[in-house]
Amino acid sequence: MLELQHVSKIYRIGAFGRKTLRAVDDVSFDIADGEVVSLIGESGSGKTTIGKMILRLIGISEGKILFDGQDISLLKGASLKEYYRYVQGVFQDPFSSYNPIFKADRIFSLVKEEFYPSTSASEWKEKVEGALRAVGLNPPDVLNKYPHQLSGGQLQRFLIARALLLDVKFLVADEIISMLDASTRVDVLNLIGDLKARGLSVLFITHDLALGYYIGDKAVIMYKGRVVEMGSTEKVYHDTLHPYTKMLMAAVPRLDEKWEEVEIRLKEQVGDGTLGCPYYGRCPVAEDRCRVETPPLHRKDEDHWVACWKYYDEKDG
Ligand SMILES: Nc1ncnc2c1ncn2[C@@H]1O[C@H](COP(=O)(O)OP(=O)(O)OP(=O)(O)O)[C@@H](O)[C@H]1O
Repeated sequence: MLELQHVSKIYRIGAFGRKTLRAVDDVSFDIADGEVVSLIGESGSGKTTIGKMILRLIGISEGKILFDGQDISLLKGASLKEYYRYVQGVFQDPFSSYNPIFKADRIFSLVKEEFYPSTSASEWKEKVEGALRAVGLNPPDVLNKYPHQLSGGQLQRFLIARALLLDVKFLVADEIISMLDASTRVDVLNLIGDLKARGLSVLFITHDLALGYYIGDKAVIMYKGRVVEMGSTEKVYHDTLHPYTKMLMAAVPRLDEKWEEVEIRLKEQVGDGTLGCPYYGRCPVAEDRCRVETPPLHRKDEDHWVACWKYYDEKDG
């Protein structure tokens, strides 16, 4: 359904834009129909930038993103509008997607105006109510309210309901549950599971390894703009190869460990890592080669890829 081919995003930074930053660097992966892919990495690893490129909110510097085989950067006018019917995003802060002076359900009337102008008011009302029920909301409780009268979880579900009205096939869900409280988080997470059961594909962006496991069929682990490990969730989590993924696994809070102990371990590993392997400065098993040569992402097993010299065999090519 959606495929990233050697995608990079290069920003000009610093005074007069003289320096460049490869926020996303040569990233390739694909998401099949009805598949949930968790895109995992710490802050600044390039996850949101990938989501924004898929949603055409920012341009792609290098490489291509294909949706059903079509290069999305070539879409214009009617074909771009058609793309947005199928590909939608939901973001971390649900409040920022609403204009506080309008009622929250205005997001549905905008969809009607734009995509379904000829649908009758009564038929549209039924569609909206159906979509709200599909995301676990009771229409009379939530319609005709201003954003501040609804909770973060309800607003988040509104956005997902809006996506359902658009016949969405692919959803970019960027940290959608990090601002929700624990019980609402589980509900919204399970909702993603329901969407998958309806055949939707989801790119689930998170910095939380446990959430990525809970929801994902596949996991893509990013570090400083590059994919360091990816594959089926089972392989990445149970047969972890990359030292960065291993460190993330070890850093998942455990009930028998105090936060201070974890923090010390993380700080000791912080380094530069601008040359060669992006993880060189923090890697406990780095070799000389890692300092100067960037390891390619190579296939280690069915459904399992890693970018680490430690696992590289010349025959992997
Ligand atoms: N418009 C921009 N101009 C320059 N640099 C940018 C811009 N947008 C993002 N960046 C940089 O690109 C890198 C990747 O940012 P991105 O937001 O994609 O990371 P992230 O993994 O989503 O992090 P977070 O979880 O904190 O949102 C960061 O170093 C960020 O500072």
